[in-house]
Amino acid sequence: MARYTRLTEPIALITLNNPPVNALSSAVRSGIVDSVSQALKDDQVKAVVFCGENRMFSGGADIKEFSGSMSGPPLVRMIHSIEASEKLMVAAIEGVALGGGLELALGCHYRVANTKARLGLPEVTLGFLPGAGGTQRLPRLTGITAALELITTGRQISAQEALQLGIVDQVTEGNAVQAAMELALSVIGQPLNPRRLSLRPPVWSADVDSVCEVALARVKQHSRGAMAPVACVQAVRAAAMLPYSKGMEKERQLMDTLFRSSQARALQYAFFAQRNAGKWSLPNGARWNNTKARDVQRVGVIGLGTMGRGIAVSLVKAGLSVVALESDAKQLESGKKAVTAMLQRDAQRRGVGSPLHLLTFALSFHQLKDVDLVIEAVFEDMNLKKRVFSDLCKVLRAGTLICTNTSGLNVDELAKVTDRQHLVVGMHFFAPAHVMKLLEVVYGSRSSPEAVAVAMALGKRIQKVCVAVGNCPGFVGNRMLKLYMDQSLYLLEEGATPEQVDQALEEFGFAMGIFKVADLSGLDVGWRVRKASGLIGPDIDPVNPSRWRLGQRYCPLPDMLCQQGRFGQKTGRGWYLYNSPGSKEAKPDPEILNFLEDYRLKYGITPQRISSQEVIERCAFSLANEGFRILEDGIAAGPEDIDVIYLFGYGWPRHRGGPMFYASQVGLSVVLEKMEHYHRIHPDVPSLEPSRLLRRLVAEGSPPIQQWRNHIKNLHSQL
Ligand SMILES: CCCCCCCC(=O)CC(=O)SCCNC(=O)CCNC(=O)[C@H](O)C(C)(C)COP(=O)(O)OP(=O)(O)OC[C@H]1O[C@@H](n2cnc3c(N)ncnc32)[C@H](O)[C@@H]1OP(=O)(O)O
Ligand SMILES: NC(=O)C1=CN([C@@H]2O[C@H](COP(=O)(O)OP(=O)(O)OC[C@H]3O[C@@H](n4cnc5c(N)ncnc54)[C@H](O)[C@@H]3O)[C@@H](O)[C@H]2O)C=CC1
Repeated sequence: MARYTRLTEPIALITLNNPPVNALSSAVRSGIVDSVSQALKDDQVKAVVFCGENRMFSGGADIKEFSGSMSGPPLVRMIHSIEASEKLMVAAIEGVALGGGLELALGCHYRVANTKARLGLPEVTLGFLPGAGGTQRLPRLTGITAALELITTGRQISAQEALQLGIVDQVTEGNAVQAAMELALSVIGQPLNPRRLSLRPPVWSADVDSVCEVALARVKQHSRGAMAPVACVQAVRAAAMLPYSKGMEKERQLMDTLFRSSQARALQYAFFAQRNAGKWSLPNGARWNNTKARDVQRVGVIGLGTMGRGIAVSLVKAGLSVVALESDAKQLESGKKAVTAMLQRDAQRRGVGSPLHLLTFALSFHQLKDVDLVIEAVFEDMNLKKRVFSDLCKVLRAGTLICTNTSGLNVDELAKVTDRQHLVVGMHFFAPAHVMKLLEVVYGSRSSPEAVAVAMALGKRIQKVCVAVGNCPGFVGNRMLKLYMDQSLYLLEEGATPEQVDQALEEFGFAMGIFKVADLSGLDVGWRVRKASGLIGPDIDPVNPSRWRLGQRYCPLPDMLCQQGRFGQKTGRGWYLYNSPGSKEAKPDPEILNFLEDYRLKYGITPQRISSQEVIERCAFSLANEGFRILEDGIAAGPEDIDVIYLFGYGWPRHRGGPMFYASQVGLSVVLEKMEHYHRIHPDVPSLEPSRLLRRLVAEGSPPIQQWRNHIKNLHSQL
């Protein structure tokens, strides 16, 4: 796991060998310790160069080991003895040096990096801090301000930036091992004490307190209840105030608190869930590793509205050529202006050439005849989409995929109007499509595994986090969102205010409460959908709208707001009040409070005091309960996929893992008990009834989330 090579020069090479990222597993650490001791014993060896197999230094500690009992040589001690060694130690960094990988390099006396290498301390994203001396050594190299920024954000930096910050001593365009050997030969014999970071005094300066205060305020604002960023500030502050050994004690204390915390478990779960989502599988057994995706070079985008614009930008940025089509010249012009401006701004920001040559704008379907794949993003109207799909079949080549960005319409029904049902899938992007990372790839009953593979590969190429999901109204994300929104509205009916619900959700960690999100997206969007689905029709009394529709409780509050022209931010009024149309700062609106009071009076509802706990339970547990139904229905392959969708598409706080992980942490029996309780109180809300799978998992002893897939398989086999 670490290879020792004695070179002809007085140098030994230690190669970390644990593909794919040379994580510092217990075996690798043992290998390093053995190799270092071999080098120290060999009198001919004057210097040691550390590198990684396959030109990849190290992705850090082996995260998989964190869930078990840790064995093997401790990283902290290992790095300390490397730094304390009487022989020269040099790190040759290629690929990445992250987390423990960078901490190992910081323990070396010199660091050389290839120009393409990336360095960083991303531990904060896993719920803890760089606990192998990173919080004490890095500030001693870069100063407090830069160290605070790097450690609290986990940002990865280029070799060039690392050179400017003093983290590496040399950057080479060539082979870093070669450069490290040359550097070693030039400095062998020079004193090592000045190179040992642990011997440097604390990096105190007069403004330390204010710098740390500013950093603390920033992380508290951004971290939404996450503990690790706050602890990172405290650890870095120790590097400014205390000698190294005392600073290390502080680092260890903070690490002990964080390491086994539920937040760290959630963040590590999210790390693997994100990677597992790419390993899709379909109910028919087709999988990511038994299905080939053919290459896509040219993509058609139909409709350059809110979504089409962002989709076109994402594709072009990834180097794909795009034919963007609109229904008339005016819309085309406005779409063209927007897409061009977005791409130019992005190119300017990144200091790269503008990729506009990859874009063609079109009004005729014939201009799509050579594309490999089409993404349709016209209005959410089944008949219109069907017309577009059948028109497309007249011009597209036989093998071209047709994808729809529908938010929840039936993909099978759309496929039926085409001559290629096997090549139709949903590619459900999230707004704004060039920013949001999530992509739901929706397979219909006739979609071929190849079509899914192509859509997943294309999504990955444009840097989306892709999740394959089955076809049902709203797919996974929006199907669950509906119940979450319903609960929030019922809470308003029962006595809560929008601010109160939003505050509880934001304290839980959501980036934005659900009513603020609704104002941002536009309340008219859902209103149109409800009209189209028959929930609102001419038979509904607009003054005293019924609270009972299609056989269950219905909340007409959002419809009543829309009737008043309150569409959210765009009209300056929605659930909140805004200074002007389009302004973003949401202020509580006394009119809404009066409106809610009148509403409750009109319907004879006695307002209740709603606690934050009830808000969270009804919203979060409803999400999870519907997630269980989605798993029962085979719409998502596993709980991790659902969690990834909520993390990347709906602002679920990452340090809570996702709604399914949250349910597993709270305890499935607690979730079941609460759902039973709320369903007893609200028997007119069928979605509050605990799902079959939840009951079954509780009956089977609430197995850990990693085992749910097996239980679901058993359930399916018995159906
Ligand atoms: C009291 C106890 C004291 C303990 C002290 C601990 C102190 C520490 O300082 C702790 C640490 O180092 S924590 C680890 C910090 N490192 C990271 O967060 C890097 C995580 N990895 C990445 O960013 C990307 O994988 C990377 C950029 C590296 C590569 O990205 P790619 O997109 O090329 O590839 P991925 O698909 O992400 O990954 C490929 C496969 O490798 C697995 N993997 C990645 N990093 C790992 C890691 N650090 N440990 C274990 N497995 C890891 C990844 O899951 C994927 O696996 P497969 O899906 O099975 O192929
Ligand atoms: N807006 C959102 O937040 C999200 C929307 N979606 C879905 O994306 C699709 C598009 O939504 P938006 O972009 O918001 O709508 P939009 O109203 O902003 O844009 C639709 C565009 O399609 C164009 N169009 C209509 N008929 C056309 C035709 N026959 N040929 C070419 N272009 C045509 C329109 O001129 C308009 O520019 C819908 O299916 C929607 O449900 C999906 C995820 C999020």
